Amino acid sequence: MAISSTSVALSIPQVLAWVIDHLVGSDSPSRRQVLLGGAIMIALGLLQSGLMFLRRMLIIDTSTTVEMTMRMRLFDQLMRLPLSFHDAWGSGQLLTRSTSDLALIRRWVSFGSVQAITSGAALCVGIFYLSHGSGLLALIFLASVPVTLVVLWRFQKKMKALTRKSQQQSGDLATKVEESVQGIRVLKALGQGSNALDRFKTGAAELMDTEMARSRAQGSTFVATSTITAITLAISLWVGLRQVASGSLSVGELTAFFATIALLSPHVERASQLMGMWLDARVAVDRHREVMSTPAGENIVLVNGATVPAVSSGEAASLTFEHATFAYEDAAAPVLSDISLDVRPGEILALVGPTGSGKSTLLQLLPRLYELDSGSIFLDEQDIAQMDLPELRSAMSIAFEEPVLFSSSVRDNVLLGVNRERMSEAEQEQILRDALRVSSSDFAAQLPEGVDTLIGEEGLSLSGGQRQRLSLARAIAAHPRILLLDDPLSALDVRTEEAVVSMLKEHLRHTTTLLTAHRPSTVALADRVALLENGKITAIGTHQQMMRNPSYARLMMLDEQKGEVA
Ligand SMILES: Nc1ncnc2c1ncn2[C@@H]1O[C@H](COP(=O)(O)OP(=O)(O)OP(=O)(O)O)[C@@H](O)[C@H]1O
Repeated sequence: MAISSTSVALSIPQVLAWVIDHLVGSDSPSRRQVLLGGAIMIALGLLQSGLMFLRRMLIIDTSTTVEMTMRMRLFDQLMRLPLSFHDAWGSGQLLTRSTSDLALIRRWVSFGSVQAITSGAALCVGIFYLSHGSGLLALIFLASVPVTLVVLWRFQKKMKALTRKSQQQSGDLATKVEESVQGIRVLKALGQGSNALDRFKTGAAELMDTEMARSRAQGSTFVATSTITAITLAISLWVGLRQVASGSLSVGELTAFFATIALLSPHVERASQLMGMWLDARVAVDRHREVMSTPAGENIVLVNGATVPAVSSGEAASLTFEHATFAYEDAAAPVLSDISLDVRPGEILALVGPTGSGKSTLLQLLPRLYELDSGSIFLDEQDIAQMDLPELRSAMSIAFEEPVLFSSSVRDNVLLGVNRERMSEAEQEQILRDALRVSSSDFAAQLPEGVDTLIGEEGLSLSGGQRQRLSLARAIAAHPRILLLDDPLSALDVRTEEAVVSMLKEHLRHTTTLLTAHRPSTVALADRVALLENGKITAIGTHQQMMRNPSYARLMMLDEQKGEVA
C-alpha cells in the first residue's frame, strides 16, 4: 500500500506536465480536454488518499500484535529467569524494557518502517520520473544523494551512543522512582524526602542533557539535509531554466521536475527523524534481547496457555542433603559448604544459627530458586537437580521471611498455591478456613468484606504480623509434601505465637517441614534442630540435647533474654 500510494502521488506531476504542455500551452484547449486533465488529477489524488488510509488500517493490527507478543514473551521470560538474574537487575530497567522500550519498537513498526518503505519507493519512482524529463537535472539530484548519505551516516554513529545512554538513564530513573515509592515510609520518617528528590533531580538532569544532545544532533542533521536539498534545487533551477530557454526542455517538464522534487524533498529532510526513530527501536530491540537471550532454564510458564501445576498434596517426603555447596554469584566464599543432612518424612527440622549463617539460602535451594554448585539434594530417592521444575515445586510450598501479598482478596492470596480448578467451592472454603485457623488469622473475618477484602499494594494495608500470618496460611493451605518456613512467626507476639505453634504442630504431622528460627518458642515446634554456623552444620539433635552445645545454648539464651525484654 505504501509503495502504491507513493507511486500514485509521484505520477500526479506527470499529469501536470501534460496539462501544462498540451492545454496551457495550446491556443484553444477543448472543454473536454480540460475536464479530462482535472478529472485524472482528482482521481489520482483520491486513489492516493484511499491507499494511504488502507496502509494505516493494515499496519495498526500488525504493530499492536508485535508489541503485545513481545511484551508477553518478555513477561514469560521474567517469570522463568533465575533469581540470580533478578538479584542483579534493577526493577526500573525491567519496567522500562517491558513498557517504553516496546512502545518505541511499536512506533517503528507502525510508522517508521512504513515511512522508510514509502521514502525508498518515492526515491526510486521519483528518480525514474526525473530521468524521464531531463537526464542532466536527474544527475544533479542524484549527485546530492551521496552527500546526504554521508551526513546521515555521521549522524547515526553519534545518535546510536546517545540513544543507548538515554534509554539506560530512563531505566535508572524508573528504578529510582520505584525504590523511593517502595521506601516512602523510611524516606519520610528519616526526613530524607529532599535528598531523594535531589538524587532524582540529578538523574533527571542527566537524562535531559542526553535528550538535548540527541535533539541537537537531530536538528543539525535536519539543517544539513535541508541545505543540501535547497542547494540542489537552486542549481537545478538555474540549469533547468537554461535548458527551457535553449528549447531542450519544455515548461511542462521543468514544472513536473520541480513538482516531483517538492514531493521528494520532505522524504530526504525527514531522513534524520526517521533514522532517530530507527535507532530508538534498534537500541530497544538490543535491550529486549539482553533479557530474552539470558538463559532462563526454568520451564515453568508458557505463553501459549499451559498452566503451572498447583502444589500437589501427598505423602510427606524425605530430604537428604549430600555435601551440598553453594555460593552466590560474584561472592568471595560459599554461603553453604559441604552440607550433609537427613530429614525424615513428616519430621519438623529447625535450622538455627546466627544472622547471615545461610539459613534462608538453604531453604531456597530446595525449590531450586538457586542451583547448587556441588553436591546433591534428594527428595525421597530423586535428585532434585534431575527433576522437572514444575514437578519439584509442586511438591513444596514456602513462606518467606518477608511476607509478600498480591493485590487481590484474602481468599485469592491464601489459595494461591491450591489447585482450585479441581475442587468444589465447599472444599476450597474448608481449606481456606483451616489455613486461617491454623495460622491464627482470625482477623480476616473482621475485615470490611471478610475474606473477600482486597489486600496488598492496591488494597487494605495489613500489619506486619497479619501479613506474616496470611503468608503462613498460604504456605500450609496446599498441604504440600514439604513445607519450608523462613522464620514464620518472627512478627507475632508471644501469645499469638504460642497459639500458632500448638496448632501448627498438629497440622504438620504429615508434612516434612524445614523451618528457620531465632526464638526458642518457635524452635519448640521442631522434632530436631540443626545448628548452622558459617555455612556449615556444626551440630544436630533435639532441643534438649542441643542445649549442651555452648554455641546453641548461647544463641537460645540471648534470644530468650531478648524475648523477656520485649
Ligand atoms: N541474593 C543474594 N545475593 C548475594 N548474597 C546474598 C543474597 N542473599 C543473601 N546473601 C548473603 O548470604 C549470606 C547468608 O544469607 P541468609 O539470608 O541465607 O542468612 P540467614 O541465616 O537466613 O540470616 P537471617 O537470620 O538474618 O535471616 C549473607 O551473608 C548474605 O549477605
